[in-house]
Amino acid sequence: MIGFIGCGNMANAMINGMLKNNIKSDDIFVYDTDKSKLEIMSKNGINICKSSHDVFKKSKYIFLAIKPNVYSDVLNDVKGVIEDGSVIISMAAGFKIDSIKQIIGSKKVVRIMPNTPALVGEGFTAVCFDNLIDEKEKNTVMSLLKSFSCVVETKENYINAYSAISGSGPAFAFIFIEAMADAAVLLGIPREEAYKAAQQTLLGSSKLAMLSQKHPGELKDMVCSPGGTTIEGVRTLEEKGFRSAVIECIVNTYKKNLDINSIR
Ligand SMILES: NC(=O)C1=CN([C@@H]2O[C@H](COP(=O)(O)OP(=O)(O)OC[C@H]3O[C@@H](n4cnc5c(N)ncnc54)[C@H](O)[C@@H]3O)[C@@H](O)[C@H]2O)C=CC1
Ligand SMILES: O=C(O)[C@@H]1CCC=N1
Repeated sequence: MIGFIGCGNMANAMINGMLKNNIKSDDIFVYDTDKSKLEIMSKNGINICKSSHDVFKKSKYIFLAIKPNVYSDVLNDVKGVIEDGSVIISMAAGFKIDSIKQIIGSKKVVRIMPNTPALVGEGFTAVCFDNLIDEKEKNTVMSLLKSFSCVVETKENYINAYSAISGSGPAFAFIFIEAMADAAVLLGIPREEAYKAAQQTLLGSSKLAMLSQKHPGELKDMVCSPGGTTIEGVRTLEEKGFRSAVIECIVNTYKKNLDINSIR
């Protein structure tokens, strides 16, 4: 049985993926303090629980899909009902497995860093397992995560970097899409057409990079004719510090994860 504490963006994304991959709504138990979120879940046939305690009692795999600022309160509240066999799956930015265990004791904890494209089955999730998790539990968690994302098992040390790159990354990609569309509108293209062009261009470029397995620089060179138009745009991006802006953005996002770690 699978449980969710919190039914917001990430829980919705994950549950949608699971339902599309043959996990039965009857096997999912959820709780949220916001009743309107529970009503939406109920309409999809998901079991609604009266409390977090109820979710823990009914499920083996429990996703903590709540914001980091309520993690400590929720963990303190449920620590008495967590069984030794329960597997707690945490996704909060900047919250270490050790910090969780300091509250709930020696229980099985998995740390994941998912992202919102999971909503359309195209998520990316970095995962690390603590050493109390056995092989069968690990396989079950991996297959749950694979129902909504591409999954990479990693060291916990890297989770903060993944948080910056793939966790926060969609926000940065959406700004790029918005900026490209704004430019298109400035050039007279209707707004709807502008978004379509920008979105498909990013989607197609990602797919080409993945499927061709060519270096991104080589793919960029394939678009730039000598003395042509694209190389003029590339020159402008370099002049405006585009690469450096992206690198600084990811590094500062990573540093913020470390800051949040240090205050917990
Ligand atoms: N949104 C994103 O792109 C990503 C989010 N995360 C992490 O996922 C977690 C969830 O984020 P979102 O789904 O975006 O948040 P959200 O705000 O959409 O959902 C959180 C839900 O928790 C509920 N809630 C608040 N207090 C509660 C309590 N005491 N008991 C039960 N439910 C409670 C809220 O009503 C809300 O429905 C966070 O820890 C975040 O850091 C990780 C990677 C990406
Ligand atoms: O900003 C946040 O708290 C989360 C972590 C990764 C993406 N969003």
